[in-house]
Amino acid sequence: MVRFENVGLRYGMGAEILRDLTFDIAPQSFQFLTGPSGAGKTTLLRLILLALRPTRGLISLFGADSATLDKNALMALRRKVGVVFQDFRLLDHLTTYQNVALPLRVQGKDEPSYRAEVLELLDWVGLGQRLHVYPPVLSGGEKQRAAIARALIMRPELLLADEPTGNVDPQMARRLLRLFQELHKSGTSVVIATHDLNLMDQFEGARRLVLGDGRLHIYD
Ligand SMILES: Nc1ncnc2c1ncn2[C@@H]1O[C@H](COP(=O)(O)OP(=O)(O)OP(=O)(O)O)[C@@H](O)[C@H]1O
Repeated sequence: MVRFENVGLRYGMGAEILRDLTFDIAPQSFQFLTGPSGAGKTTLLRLILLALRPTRGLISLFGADSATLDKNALMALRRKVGVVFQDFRLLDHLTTYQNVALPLRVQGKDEPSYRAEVLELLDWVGLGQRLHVYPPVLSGGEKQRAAIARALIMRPELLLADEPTGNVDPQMARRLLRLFQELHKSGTSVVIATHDLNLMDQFEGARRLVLGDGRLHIYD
């Protein structure tokens, strides 16, 4: 699903942030991506999404070599990936409900065909009472949950989530982890970048990708 071979990344003329990364993300797998602040977790997620080009090495996404993809092919691949950004990236002029429904609307689907599904998902993430509120009025944790719902609504083949429980209390973090686990059981590969040791301990046996000093250590 994702393959990195000897990937290195530097920003501008700086030192290499990531060095010699070689790993796979298998279909229907679940992994945590962890490491100290500044280790390069967000950078690695951006590389997987092909939002950043590697300075060296090869990356393939769904079997396509990143170096040879044109813009249209890249857009088509990205549609199969759900992303929860650290800064949420909700649209402020759309309500919570409209933000979550947006990927479906963009696909040309009719509101009646997805309304129940969007409402159910928003209920699950605890936003059932916040449907008609605009993002500037939402708390950090509420924005985070809206961003998660938007990433999940398309049932992506691959989910990349950057600190998806960073702004919620432990109880909600457990609930969201259950949601990610259910998504995984239904066939999605999940990558969760997190510092949260408690969260990782709740899913013993999950693969851990640990970044440190520019290198990746994998614990299967
Ligand atoms: N656009 C950029 N230009 C230059 N340097 C950058 C850029 N983005 C990130 N960096 C640097 O790359 C390093 C890795 O950053 P990154 O955000 O990937 O780390 P992280 O592990 O996600 O950190 P955190 O856990 O604090 O979110 C940091 O030293 C950061 O300052």
